[in-house]
Amino acid sequence: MNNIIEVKNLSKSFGNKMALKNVSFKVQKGETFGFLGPSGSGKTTTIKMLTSQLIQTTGEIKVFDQLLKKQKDPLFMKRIGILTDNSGLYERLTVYENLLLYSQLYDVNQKQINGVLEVVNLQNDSKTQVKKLSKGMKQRITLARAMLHKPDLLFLDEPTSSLDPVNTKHIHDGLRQLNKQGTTIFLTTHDMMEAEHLCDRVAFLHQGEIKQLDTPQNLRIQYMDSSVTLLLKDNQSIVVDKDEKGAETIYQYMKSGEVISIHSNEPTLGEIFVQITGRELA
Ligand SMILES: Nc1ncnc2c1ncn2[C@@H]1O[C@H](COP(=O)(O)OP(=O)(O)OP(=O)(O)O)[C@@H](O)[C@H]1O
Repeated sequence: MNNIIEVKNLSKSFGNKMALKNVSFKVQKGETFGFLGPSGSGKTTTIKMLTSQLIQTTGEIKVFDQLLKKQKDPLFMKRIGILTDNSGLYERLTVYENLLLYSQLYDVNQKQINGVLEVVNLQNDSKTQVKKLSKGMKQRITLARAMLHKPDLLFLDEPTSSLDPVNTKHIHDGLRQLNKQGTTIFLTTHDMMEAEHLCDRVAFLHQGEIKQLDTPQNLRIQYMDSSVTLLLKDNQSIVVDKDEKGAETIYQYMKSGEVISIHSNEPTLGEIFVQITGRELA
């Protein structure tokens, strides 16, 4: 089984509103797959359908090579981890007690708890009641919980949206580590840097439709412009085309020893998204 997820012609309507329009894609075993789009583009709706929380209007979803059942299948639920807004944490219990409950439910050795708390940088807060924590800290506990049973497939809906840069880094490191250990990750985000850091392939979602799907590197090459930028010793930077005339210009500057650096003008994923859809991601 090379594909962990296979989605064919998936659509979802809420009354007259088409939240997702005829979307098809595959997620390969072992990859981190990014589903990128602005607010309202259909990311959460997709995750909910892929995790049996919402039934599609039309189309087919296969996860672990099997058509998704309408009722939640306990065996399926054990193989996946989900992180969404809806945290479902017990506010009166401590951080540790919350994870302990979950570890019992999922038959996980409780020795794993301290490890995941370290990954999300909450090792010093394990005895604190959840109700006393900030939104970002609660988000980190939910992530620790989703990682605890080392799922085969982890769904993350905007996993770092309320986190500062230090904690975002902790989460990114943790996700990379989990991915290396074999967990396939399906991640939604509108943070292009996050996608660049984590994802093997990304799908650009806009108004419920996939507009592009490829590796970040292939997308950058596809949308790269036909010029390079030279930084010169007098701090001047000049842009030249990648043609014969440009080559002559570069040669002359190189010959006179004025060039500090030359770099290709690759667009960021955010710039590519704007090019394709005409709108910003945030
Ligand atoms: N239960 C619902 N009833 C009616 N419309 C809904 C429902 N859930 C989602 N929608 C609509 O479907 C569209 C896609 O919503 P969705 O939550 O999937 O977007 P999103 O990309 O996850 O956005 P965000 O980044 O803000 O979470 C939106 O127009 C939303 O208003």
